[in-house]
Amino acid sequence: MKVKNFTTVNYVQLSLDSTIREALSAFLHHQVDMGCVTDQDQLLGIVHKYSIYRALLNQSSLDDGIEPLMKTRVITIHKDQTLYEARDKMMEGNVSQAVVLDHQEKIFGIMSKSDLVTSHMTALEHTINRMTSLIENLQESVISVDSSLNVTAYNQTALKLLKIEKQDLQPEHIIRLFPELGKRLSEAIRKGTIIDAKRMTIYNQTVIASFIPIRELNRVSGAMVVLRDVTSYEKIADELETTTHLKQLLDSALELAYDAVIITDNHGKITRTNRGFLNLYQIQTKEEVMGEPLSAIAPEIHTNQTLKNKEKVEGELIEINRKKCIATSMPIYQNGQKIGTIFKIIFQQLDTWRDILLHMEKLESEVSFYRKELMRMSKKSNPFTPIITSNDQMNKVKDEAMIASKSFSNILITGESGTGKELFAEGIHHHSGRKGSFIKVNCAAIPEELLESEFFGYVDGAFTGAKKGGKPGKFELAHKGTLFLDEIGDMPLTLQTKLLRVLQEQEFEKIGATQPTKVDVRILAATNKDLAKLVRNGDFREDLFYRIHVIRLKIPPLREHLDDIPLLCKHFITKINAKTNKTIAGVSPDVIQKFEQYHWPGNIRELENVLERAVHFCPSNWIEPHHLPDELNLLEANQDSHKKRDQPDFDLADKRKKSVHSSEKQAILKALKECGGNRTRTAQLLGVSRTTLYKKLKQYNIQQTLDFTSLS
Ligand SMILES: Nc1ncnc2c1ncn2[C@@H]1O[C@H](COP(=O)(O)OP(=O)(O)OP(=O)(O)O)[C@@H](O)[C@H]1O
Repeated sequence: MKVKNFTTVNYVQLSLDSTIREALSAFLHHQVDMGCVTDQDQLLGIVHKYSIYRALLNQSSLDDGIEPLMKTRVITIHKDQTLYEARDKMMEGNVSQAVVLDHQEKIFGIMSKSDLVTSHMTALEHTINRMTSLIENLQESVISVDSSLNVTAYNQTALKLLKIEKQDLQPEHIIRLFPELGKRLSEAIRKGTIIDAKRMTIYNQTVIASFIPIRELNRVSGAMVVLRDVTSYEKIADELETTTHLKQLLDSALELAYDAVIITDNHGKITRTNRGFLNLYQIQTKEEVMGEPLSAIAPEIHTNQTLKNKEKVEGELIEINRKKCIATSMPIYQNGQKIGTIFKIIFQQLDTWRDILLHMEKLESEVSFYRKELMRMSKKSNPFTPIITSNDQMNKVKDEAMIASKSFSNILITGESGTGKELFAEGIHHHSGRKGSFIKVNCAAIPEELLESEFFGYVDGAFTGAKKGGKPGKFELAHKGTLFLDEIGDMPLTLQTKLLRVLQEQEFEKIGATQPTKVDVRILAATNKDLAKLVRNGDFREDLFYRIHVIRLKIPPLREHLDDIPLLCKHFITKINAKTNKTIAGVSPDVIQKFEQYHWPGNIRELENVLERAVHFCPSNWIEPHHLPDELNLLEANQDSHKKRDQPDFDLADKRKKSVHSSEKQAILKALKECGGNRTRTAQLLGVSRTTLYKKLKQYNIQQTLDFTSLS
């Protein structure tokens, strides 16, 4: 505040010629106590009313000049000086008025003590206004009281916080409603020192209260309290604490996880990970990967696709550092917005799981061994147990076989090669309760010439070279038991006639015998050929067909009960393990998948062979696709195979033919050896004419000059 704002510009101007009268009348007129004597606007001095009073008392006349009364040592102040400077100067000069000059040292006006007071009052008022608006606009609540706790100032925030009205600002009211406030304010007044900030609760709001004494003229005249509402800060602090806690919890959880866990933002950059991940990638510290794109650190994890996914992606099989891993990813959402992705890579458990599975498999195979032993020992074994299946169709055939086994009827079992016809036949025999043996004859493997002697046997001396004491035929061996005629479709017509006779008459004649032999034999026949068609073509006797076709069991090919594959694999691996002393745990899911895609022309026998071969080639615990033969691995092969599915198996027929021929040749060579190379006796032994024998010798390229005695 400047002097010029409070200067009285309406001052009395006198000259050296002015009289006392003129001066007094000007004073009266302007109601001032003094006048400035000037000469050409320059201040010469001042004349004060008291100097005039003193002169008049000393007999001066009103018409005397004022010059002798003029005071030339005048206290002047500059119009741009502050009020404080003016005050100091006037106090220093001990004057109640000072002349205010402008820049040209001309008189601007007079500053009196009353001007000073007015100016200070105005300044004070300004200050009070500023203070009031400051307090009013403070976010804190402020209440000031005098020494009797009467409220002297407050702001609206305080009324709001304390939930009171202006009229409630009474000392009793404050003490009653807020005793803590009253107590502390009194304390601040009594001690005259600031009381340490206190945390208080006012209507569920947490406040920090500061109590400050108010001093006036070196004595404490009251106190004020400043209340800062920190509820929201406390909430934030609580949240921060919870967040920190959660962060620590998450970190510990991540570290505890046995798997590798990585959290990325929406750009695929790593924001969090754990030791499992660092171990998997042989990285030393987390700092090396934080903020880096996951795709750069772990290219095996399919981040690109996964980051776009809005759903959980489960169980993707990947390989990291030659370790098989299962990758799972899940998007992270916050308020409906995707904010990142969490990846979990299971790698350590896989080994553990495998070990556990292996252990379980071992235990299972032990259990199955003991179970079998128990069944065998208690003679309660179900003869159909070896037929492993969980397939409805197969179980139906099993049930039919079980029922059929108790009847006396002959049974024809049909089905492709390797489907388990013999297994069924054995089951039927054992379940039938027949006391005699189960005798199997493969009609396709015995040369036509030998069939008769094989079936009916011969008596001592039946023909030259015949075994001493004769030889029992299969019929005789199967007496009171079961004769299983495998590949009956390949039985020559001549023998079919003889067989029919036996079936009709229950008796037959051994070669060279004069008496018939009575037998009680149950016939089970099997074929993979269409017998009805053979009948139509005249290759199979119709009457025999009906004799053996009393009950028919049709066994489905493996490709029609692929659901049995896992069970069969388990069964065969246990069997092969026991046979080979290996500890293969099982086959991998990939292998099962391949098995389920293959068409299995050789049926269950082929599956068993494939597994046996795989077990040999498998150095680890699990059979993987690369342990399988090429045909199961090549897609093309599979496709081809699918194409072939409905076509007749020419290959197999060819193989079978070759096998028949080879057996026939072996039988002829054996007979030739037994007869010392004698063709006639050999023909007799084989039950064929000499012509047929020669034809066969030619067909199989058997040297006539060969030394048959040296044949083994
Ligand atoms: N359901 C099955 N459960 C367990 N093993 C089976 C099953 N079916 C077949 N096998 C096995 O498969 C192999 C072939 O079976 P089997 O000899 O009974 O077939 P097949 O139909 O008589 O064959 P083929 O017509 O060539 O004589 C055998 O080792 C047998 O034990």
